[in-house]
Amino acid sequence: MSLQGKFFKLANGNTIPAVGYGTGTKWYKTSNDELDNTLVDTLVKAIKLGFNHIDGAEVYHTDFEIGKAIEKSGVARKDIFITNKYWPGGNSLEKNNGPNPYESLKASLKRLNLDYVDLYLIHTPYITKESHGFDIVEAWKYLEQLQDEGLAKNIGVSNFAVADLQKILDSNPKHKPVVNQIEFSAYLQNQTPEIVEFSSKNGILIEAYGPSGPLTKGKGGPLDPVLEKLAKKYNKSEGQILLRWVLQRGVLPVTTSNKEERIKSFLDIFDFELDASDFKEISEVGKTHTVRQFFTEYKKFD
Ligand SMILES: NC(=O)C1=CN([C@@H]2O[C@H](COP(=O)(O)OP(=O)(O)OC[C@H]3O[C@@H](n4cnc5c(N)ncnc54)[C@H](OP(=O)(O)O)[C@@H]3O)[C@@H](O)[C@H]2O)C=CC1
Ligand SMILES: O=C1Nc2ccccc2C1=O
Repeated sequence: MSLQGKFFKLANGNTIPAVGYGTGTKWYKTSNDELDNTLVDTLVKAIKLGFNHIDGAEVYHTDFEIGKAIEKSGVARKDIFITNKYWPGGNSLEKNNGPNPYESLKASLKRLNLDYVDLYLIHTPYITKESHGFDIVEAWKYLEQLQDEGLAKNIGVSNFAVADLQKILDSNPKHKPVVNQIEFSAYLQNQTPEIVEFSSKNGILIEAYGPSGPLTKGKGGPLDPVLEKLAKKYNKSEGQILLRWVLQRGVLPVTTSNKEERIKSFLDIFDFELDASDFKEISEVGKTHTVRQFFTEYKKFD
């Protein structure tokens, strides 16, 4: 099933296709030197199957592949939603004395062979004046400039906690973040305390990476029998049940696969609805168990 017509509305009035295809995790590379032709071919296939939302990042080194795939797919630029992210560093502040977000996106756009991205995110909140030469609020101003110049249609953040978001919101920004991309699954319903509720209250759409966590790292947990039961009941796969649960939480799932059947199945989650008691069972059973795959330490730099 095509995702055409399946969108979330952002607080600024723009729309975003309701499921993203990720080029991190299993596709992640450490340099831009070699083209991953398998990724290009898989992306072309995914786009032709109906995926119209691709998640990239500077640190994935997949810009060339995404650009090539868009070109090869023959799909018009306006019909595909491309995300990219500025990489400040991971849980450590040792790294990155590199370009600022404005220069970083310009370099990514060259590699992507695009004039603009649809969404540009600050990948992590690990930014300080001492380590980067600019703080989180100043970093955000670079993103605002990118939006004002039309190089990013929408801007947002990733892996931000409440305190990180609050710094931007308190600065009386010209443009507020419209997305916070975080790890979110039935086994991780708040990456950091209160983040989902706070983001929603402030008009910030949560994007879920790692949405299939209960079937990957979390396999063997208390949701196993629940997912097996619901997959039978709705005649869907366990993975589709989990993605559907994410959607019904008002959260946008970003997933990935190198398998055509699985890619098709990701697009086939719009013709059914989990009923209230099944939705609640996943939420409640999921809450009894925590599985976190990324950024397992959260450091504060206040
Ligand atoms: N902002 C950030 O800091 C981060 C962003 N991301 C983004 O999110 C994207 C998706 O994240 P990811 O964690 O991969 O998403 P998912 O949790 O959806 O995991 C996808 C993986 O799960 C496997 N899988 C799916 N269903 C099953 C199943 N039933 N049984 C066994 N394995 C299964 C797939 O394997 P197979 O390929 O074999 O089908 C695939 O490799 C990334 O590519 C990246 O773009 C990710 C991490 C951090
Ligand atoms: O896809 C990703 N895989 C990662 C591993 C560590 C930190 C960030 C990420 C991603 O964004």
